[in-house]
Amino acid sequence: MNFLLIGYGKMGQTIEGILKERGHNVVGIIDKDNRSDLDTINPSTVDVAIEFTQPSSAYDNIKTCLDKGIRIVSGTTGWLDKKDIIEASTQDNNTAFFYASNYSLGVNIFFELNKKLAKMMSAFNAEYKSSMVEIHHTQKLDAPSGTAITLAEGVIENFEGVDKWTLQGEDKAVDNGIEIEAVREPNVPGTHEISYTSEIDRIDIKHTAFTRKGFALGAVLAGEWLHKKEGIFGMQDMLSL
Ligand SMILES: NC(=O)C1=CN([C@@H]2O[C@H](COP(=O)(O)OP(=O)(O)OC[C@H]3O[C@@H](n4cnc5c(N)ncnc54)[C@H](OP(=O)(O)O)[C@@H]3O)[C@@H](O)[C@H]2O)C=CC1
Ligand SMILES: O=C(O)C1=N[C@H](C(=O)O)C[C@H](O)C1
Repeated sequence: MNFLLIGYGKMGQTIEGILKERGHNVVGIIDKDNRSDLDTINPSTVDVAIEFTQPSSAYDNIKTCLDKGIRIVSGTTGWLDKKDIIEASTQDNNTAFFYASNYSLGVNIFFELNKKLAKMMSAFNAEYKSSMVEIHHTQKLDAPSGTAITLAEGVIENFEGVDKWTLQGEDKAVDNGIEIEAVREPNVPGTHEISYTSEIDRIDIKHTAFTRKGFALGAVLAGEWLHKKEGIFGMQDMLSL
């Protein structure tokens, strides 16, 4: 297949390696310094674009692809306030958009485990308080991570009595909220831990990424899966978990 890479940082470069290992063609690489090339690209040369850039540029990159009818997989976090417009644009242009806050298989299994544990803990919500810690590398631009927000949504949907998340250091902790602590340390690909704490004990579940390869492989698999499809998709559509 012919892939267009948008964003050639840590993720873009890891994805390029996996695309080549799997026998795909990289027909173009768009980064900050040649971004204008995306406006003039011939859509017939691209089967699927994969976009990992930054919160301030994702919307514009995705919208440009969709308006050209290019199917696109995006993993950029921190821009989802505009996701509704992107979904409408996908439909208006009869094309395809795939989004996940985290493309790794392990994290997607962890998302399901998180929802199950939250449901189980609901019966004990008077005793246990939920909280979360996410740890990422120091170059990360957004906090909390997109994965942490998805995990918090899983708690909110399933743990009775919690209906919002708050970010430690920015928001005031509240009884009806799950507090997220965002820690930044050198070279950490991504760690997420959810805890339920009572006066006498604590239950923790934790996912630790050792490398970015899991995220990159998941994005490539999503791109292969998206080929010739139309519509709005996420990991639940691709994986049977
Ligand atoms: N969903 C998932 O599974 C995962 C999501 N992510 C997310 O993906 C995003 C990228 O992560 P990562 O690769 O580590 O970040 P990097 O900062 O390493 O790479 C981002 C790249 O995008 C480039 N860029 C900036 N602006 C534009 C633009 N307007 N058009 C095209 N390219 C641009 C940057 O160029 P320059 O350096 O010149 O600014 C840089 O090369 C982040 O939002 C991160 O949270 C990361 C891992 C997994
Ligand atoms: O910026 C990163 O590196 C990562 N971002 C994603 C997020 O915000 O959840 C996924 C992963 O944790 C790595």
